[in-house]
Amino acid sequence: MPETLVETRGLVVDYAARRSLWGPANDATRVLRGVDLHIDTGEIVGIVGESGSGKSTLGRALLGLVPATEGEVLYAGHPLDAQPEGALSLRRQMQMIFQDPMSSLNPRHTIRTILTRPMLLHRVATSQAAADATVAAVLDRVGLPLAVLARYPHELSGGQRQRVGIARAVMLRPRFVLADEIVSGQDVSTQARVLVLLRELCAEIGMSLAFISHDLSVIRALCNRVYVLNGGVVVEEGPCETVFAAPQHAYTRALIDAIPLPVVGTGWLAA
Ligand SMILES: Nc1ncnc2c1ncn2[C@@H]1O[C@H](COP(=O)(O)OP(=O)(O)OP(=O)(O)O)[C@@H](O)[C@H]1O
Repeated sequence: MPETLVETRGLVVDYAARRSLWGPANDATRVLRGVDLHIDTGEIVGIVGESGSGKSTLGRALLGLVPATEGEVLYAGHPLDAQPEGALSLRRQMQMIFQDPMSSLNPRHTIRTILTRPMLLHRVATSQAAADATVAAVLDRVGLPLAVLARYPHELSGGQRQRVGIARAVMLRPRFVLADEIVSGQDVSTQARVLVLLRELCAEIGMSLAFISHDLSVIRALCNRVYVLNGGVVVEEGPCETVFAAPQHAYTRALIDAIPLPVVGTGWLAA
């Protein structure tokens, strides 16, 4: 029986409610309207929907970066703000990967400092030498040369920075990672390499991944299960094979019909 790692129950997010003394103005200001979602240990779950459907809000709420107006977010069976192991441990266990993490990589620090500091802070490594050794192994794993360690973020390409971001997330041995639109705008072969890397890392570390994308073909290539979000409501959920073979909701069918071309290498449109 798979163990649920991250879960939302009746999650409502209303940004207006945080600013107004009078609470939610009306239903129209609710960005998420009662979302029930669960992600099991080791599972790769896609969250798909058109622009403005609430995907990023849901992702940020899963990490506790956006407060629930109603409902709750549970991690390992406990509310996010009441974790038995404490907030610092939660920050290590829940990581985020960015499309181009330029804004999240400190421009004044070398890649070596950027990668080793969090390991020392979170005591994943107990000495600089141990942190350096792990960094070398993980850089190799994500396909970056050791030479990047002496460079600053602006001295890398966008693709290299993304791999640094992936390395930074996985070297903390997280249990849950959120990736929000990380392959959008990349060419198909770069996309495929990043998706293969993520899938392998999930299996190696046993981490769960929430993968947000507006692109159903990418979700299909990577994820075990998918949630389809429309107007802040989950209109369809299920294993990818089922949802893609027999979509139940008209909105899902419209998204599938809008897929322009098959993703090379996944073979899913070949039949
Ligand atoms: N911090 C915020 N304050 C107020 N409204 C917000 C905030 N963040 C997002 N919104 C609004 O919430 C709605 C959903 O936005 P969100 O970014 O979650 O959607 P999305 O599906 O991720 O869209 P996209 O694919 O374009 O990134 C939008 O109408 C957006 O304007």
